[in-house]
Amino acid sequence: MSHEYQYLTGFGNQFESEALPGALPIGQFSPQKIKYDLYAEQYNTTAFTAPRAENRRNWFYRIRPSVVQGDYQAIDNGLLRSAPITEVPTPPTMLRWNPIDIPKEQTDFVDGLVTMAANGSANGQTGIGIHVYVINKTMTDRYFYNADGEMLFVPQQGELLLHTECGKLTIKPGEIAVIPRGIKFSVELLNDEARGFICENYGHPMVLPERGPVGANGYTNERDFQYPVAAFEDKEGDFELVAKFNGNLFRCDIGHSPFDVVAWTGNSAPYKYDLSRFNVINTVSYDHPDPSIFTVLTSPSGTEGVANVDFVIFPPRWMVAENTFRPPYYHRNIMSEFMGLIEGVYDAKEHGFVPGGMSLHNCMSPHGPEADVFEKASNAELAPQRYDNTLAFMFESKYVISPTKYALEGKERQPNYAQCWKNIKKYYKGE
Ligand SMILES: O=C(O)Cc1cc(O)ccc1O
Ligand SMILES: [Fe+2]
Repeated sequence: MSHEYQYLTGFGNQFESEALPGALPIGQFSPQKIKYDLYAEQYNTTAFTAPRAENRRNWFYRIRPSVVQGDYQAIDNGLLRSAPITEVPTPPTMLRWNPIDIPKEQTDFVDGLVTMAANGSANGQTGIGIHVYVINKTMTDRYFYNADGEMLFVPQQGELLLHTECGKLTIKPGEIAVIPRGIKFSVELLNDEARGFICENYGHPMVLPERGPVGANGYTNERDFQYPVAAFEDKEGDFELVAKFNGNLFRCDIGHSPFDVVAWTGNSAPYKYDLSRFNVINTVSYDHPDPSIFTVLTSPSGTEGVANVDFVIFPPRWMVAENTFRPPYYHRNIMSEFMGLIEGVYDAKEHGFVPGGMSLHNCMSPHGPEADVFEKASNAELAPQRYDNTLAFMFESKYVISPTKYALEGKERQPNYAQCWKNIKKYYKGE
């Protein structure tokens, strides 16, 4: 089943959209009365006083303001965790996981969140949470928002329809979406089941990385980011609103659908991006450039050039480097690297890193090509080669990434991961 929705385009634009003619006030945000007897509500994802270039906010024109809801009660967090992870010490061990199975029991998006790792502090608005969603049920009569951070969705299997306060957007493997902090949404399955990765960004909202001398075009192009148009429903019933707040889940009753926004304007709306539109720029001479050339989105940390988190992809591309060891180099890094595979094969790991699988190489922990890849790549004929059937990604962060107890002790962990480097031979024979 494929759905075509209408989208607005342009990363970070000041958009406006109305589902009924004249619902959006013109020339002011908060008139005494609004057409169709709507309520105005401001929603801020930066401080009021953030500089203009940084400032993010929407105005919603809705059937009821968000305050019309019940009291919150704590609910079970399931396998959802938040930073700081204190339940187990964080080892420097190189870690790898098989995909998490989609459950047999009916599991919707909220129940199907499994946290693999986190860093920084949800409360302090630094760092990230890294989750997998494994789901086989559409959220019915249930809505969700995350006060702890924006959520970057990286689908690996199954197409999703995200209903949000700003409208609807679909995402499938090969695409991503970002839902800003606090936006209410629900997840509808367009296939029987779905799996994907989520980077919950507690820090500065994602922006597009600079292009430097590359110029005015290339890498991610602003026009390829797609935002929903206003799409409201006027629905009443016994529903539930679930909030992730300060690391825990809470619920409250809500007697109406929160997707009652008839018009909105602003620059803090959900968006999607098709990763195949990424303009890949790489060497046409020699050596393996650093993977920062593949950054799609970055959350700055406040220190120039150092990310709270970078979202990096390893897309299909041509490899033409001459006199070069072409796979990723052997590596130790101050930044911590969490990777996942969406489809195909990753060039550093031809075995064991499978679609839906994940790995973690923390601050200063060594990693790089498995032994077989080294053998092959250091003897390969260096003709131009198309890397097809591959799409991996990395969440790279300045903060040490702490795996959860579930990640360390659960059945998906590959205890023998380090064996992939065991057969690296000594070739040196002295002078
Ligand atoms: O560790 C990894 O596989 C990610 C990575 C890829 C690459 O091409 C260069 C450096 C790097 O850390
Ligand atoms: Fe690396």
